[in-house]
Amino acid sequence: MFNAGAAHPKGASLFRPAAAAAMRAAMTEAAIRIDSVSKIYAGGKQALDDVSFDVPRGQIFGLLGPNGAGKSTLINILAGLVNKTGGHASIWGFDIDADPRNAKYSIGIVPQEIVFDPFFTPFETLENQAGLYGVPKDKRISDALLAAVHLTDKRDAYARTLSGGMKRRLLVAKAMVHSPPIIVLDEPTAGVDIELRQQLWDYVQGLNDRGVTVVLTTHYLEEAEELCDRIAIINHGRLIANKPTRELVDMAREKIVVVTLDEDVTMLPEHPAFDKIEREGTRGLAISYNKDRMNAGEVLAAVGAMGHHIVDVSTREADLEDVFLNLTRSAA
Ligand SMILES: Nc1ncnc2c1ncn2[C@@H]1O[C@H](COP(=O)(O)OP(=O)(O)OP(=O)(O)O)[C@@H](O)[C@H]1O
Repeated sequence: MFNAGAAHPKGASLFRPAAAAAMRAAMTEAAIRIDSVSKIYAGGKQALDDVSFDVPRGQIFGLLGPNGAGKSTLINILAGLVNKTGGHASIWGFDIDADPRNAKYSIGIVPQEIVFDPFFTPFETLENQAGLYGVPKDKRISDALLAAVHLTDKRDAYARTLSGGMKRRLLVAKAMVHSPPIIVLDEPTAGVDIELRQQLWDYVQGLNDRGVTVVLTTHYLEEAEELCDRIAIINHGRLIANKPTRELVDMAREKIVVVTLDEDVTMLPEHPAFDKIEREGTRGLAISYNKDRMNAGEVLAAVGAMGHHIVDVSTREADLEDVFLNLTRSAA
């Protein structure tokens, strides 16, 4: 089993000797630094507008945003596939313009689309990729990577015979052939069934446990909430949030209390302090309130004071989805 945390120093042989001092200096820096990055495409479309944030080392970092927000543009800039039109970016301390080679060796990118030559086997695919990165034959870890993504038994099968899930796992392995300290997964679970998604997340979590910094973009906010230490949100090319996940979720001011009454709800009760009140089934009321203005006890007291008898109570926390919608709507 490869150990990405330990593997990178070994992989340091891939780095030019002149970069050794820079590498030591880099050890204290962010895994990725995005500094006032802008991108205006040839046709005039501004995809990124003065975006700045750091991805701390050792974290799982979520990059979220609605379709067209600019996430892929940012990842493609880091991958060296798109040229930024303003600002600076560095990967593991290496400036992507001044030191593109070392920047590139410090990151593995798993693209959104599955692209393979169907006539290569998984083993050959990994060997070819390692060759592209100039990893010497005796330093290659193709078999260990195949084992890590549970594809050992498909080692010599043609890539075209793999299932969609297997192909995705092979893409993750492919991004790791040069043992980078950072891996970026662009929508890795889009269109992937729930069971496989869970397997992929377990694998990502395992990589991170072994020291790899992970950046992922996803549309599954629930998973971002569960997996990510920190989340940045981009909307219309601008950074609108960048916080530890817990703090971001806590930004949701709205809470919901669901009460069950001892009789059918015939009329929805009104109260000036409630934000919203909705029927749930025949006897239930879902009451939304702002947690800065009142607490659940006061909500229950208000319902009781209106002459209703409560027989059951539950509360619902707002989640990342609520915060995300609030932020992206208000910035629209
Ligand atoms: N090559 C290009 N030329 C012109 N405009 C582009 C190009 N690529 C992307 N854009 C535009 O830039 C904006 C940001 O696109 P980008 O693909 O970065 O968003 P995204 O957040 O990754 O979206 P998605 O989640 O749909 O992949 C969009 O308005 C898109 O249409």
